[in-house]
This record gives sequence, C-alpha cells and structure tokens, in this order.
Amino acid sequence: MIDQGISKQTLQRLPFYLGYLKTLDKVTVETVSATTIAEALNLNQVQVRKDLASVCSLGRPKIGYVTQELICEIEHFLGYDNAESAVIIGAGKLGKALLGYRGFEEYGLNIVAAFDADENVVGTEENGKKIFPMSKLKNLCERMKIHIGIITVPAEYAQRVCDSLVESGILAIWNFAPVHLTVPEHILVQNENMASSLAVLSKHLSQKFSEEAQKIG
Ligand SMILES: NC(=O)c1ccc[n+]([C@@H]2O[C@H](COP(=O)([O-])OP(=O)(O)OC[C@H]3O[C@@H](n4cnc5c(N)ncnc54)[C@H](O)[C@@H]3O)[C@@H](O)[C@H]2O)c1
Repeated sequence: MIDQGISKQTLQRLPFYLGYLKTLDKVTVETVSATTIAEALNLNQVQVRKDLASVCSLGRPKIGYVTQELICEIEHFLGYDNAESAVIIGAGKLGKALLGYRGFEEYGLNIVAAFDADENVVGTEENGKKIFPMSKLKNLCERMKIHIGIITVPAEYAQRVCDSLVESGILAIWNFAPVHLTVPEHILVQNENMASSLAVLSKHLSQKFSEEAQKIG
C-alpha cells in the first residue's frame, strides 16, 4: 500500500534515491536493495526501506526492487513523468540562470517563459525562452494552464509579484526572494532562502571552532 500522507523529509530524500538509482548500469544492476541504497548514500537502512515502501509496493524479500521499476515508481510518485509548466518572474541574474538550466526537465519542471518589468529585457530571449511584459502574465498563465510561478525579483517587489501570480491562477510558488510571502490558504510557497542555509553552515562552523578553542585552552 502506498502512503500518500508522506512526510516532507521522505519527500526530500526521494530525489537522492532517484539520482543514485540512475547512476546504476541498466544492464548489470537489474535489482537493488534498500540496504545497497542506504550504504551508497550513507543513510540508515531502516529509514530507506520505510521511505521506499511508502512509494513503491514492488519490493521483494531478499531480492529488493527491480531497479528500472523502482525508478519509474519514484518518478511517478514525484510527478516527474507528468511535467508541470512554470513561469519565472524577474529575468535578472538569477532568473536567467534558472532559464538556462536544462536539468529541470528531468525533475518534471518545464519553464516555458519569463516575465519582467524592465522594458530593456522584455522582448529578448534566454535559452530560447521568451521574456514577456508583466501585462501578459495573466493571459499566458490562464491560456497555458500554468500552475507554478518562480519568483526571482528583488525582495521589495516579491509580494506584489506573488499577488499577480495568485490572480493569474498559479497554485504553487517557488520563491527565491528573501522575504516572507502572504498567500491564500490554497497556495503552496516553497522558499529557497540562502540566508537560512548559510546560517546552518556558519552556526556549525562557529560551534566547531569554539570546541577546538576549548580543547586547546
Ligand atoms: N543572484 C543570485 O545568485 C541570487 C541568489 C539567491 C537569491 N537571489 C534573490 O533572487 C532575487 C533576484 O536576484 P538577482 O540577483 O537575479 O537580481 P537582478 O536585479 O539581477 O534581477 C531582478 C529582475 O527582476 C526584475 N523586476 C524587478 N521588479 C519587478 C517587478 N515588480 N515585476 C517583474 N520584474 C521585476 C528586474 O527588472 C530584474 O530583471 C532577489 O530577491 C535575490 O535576493 C539571488
């Protein structure tokens, strides 16, 4: 039985399993066990077994999973086999970098266009993707049934842009601006805040350094 009420932690580990499974040779590695995956990724095997059981019911005792079946099951669970279209708002340094990244398609994300308020940017293309004026946002999103909006504008404009995305029928927002967004209940916001990630790194380092200093002192 596949568990649809999967935890966020399990969800975040699934792409790692998938990345590893895709490195395996299709011909020689026909089957793979949770233990092998756990050892390769340096994870707890009980956790890996539980994670896989929640998305795939095809595991067999002593054999494990047929590698290609497991890849398909995880991709299907994550929706990678059913690409979602997305738009980017803010075609500056970060927006253009994301437009240029070809790897998203592998994760079921198809960035179809970008929008910007700067008329010097509007009308140009990045990686074959057109950059439109904001006035075209609602029409394009409704016409193309776009459900994901990616925000890469400066923090002070992010809420305004977020509101425009919600008005345009977007249901999920990937927010790179370092600001809290207020959205209606049915909208999911995933924040990519580098300051939060760096805070974890620098706290870890400062703890390490103070432990070292205590040892020496
Ligand atoms: N550059 C990075 O490596 C990086 C990394 C992490 C997070 N961020 C965050 O991403 C955001 C963008 O950063 P950047 O470096 O790409 O900035 P940038 O100034 O290069 O680009 C911002 C773009 O947004 C457009 N814009 C501004 N207001 C707009 C509006 N109301 N509607 C539509 N477009 C608008 C601008 O015309 C510009 O093209 C910022 O919030 C930044 O903090 C950037």
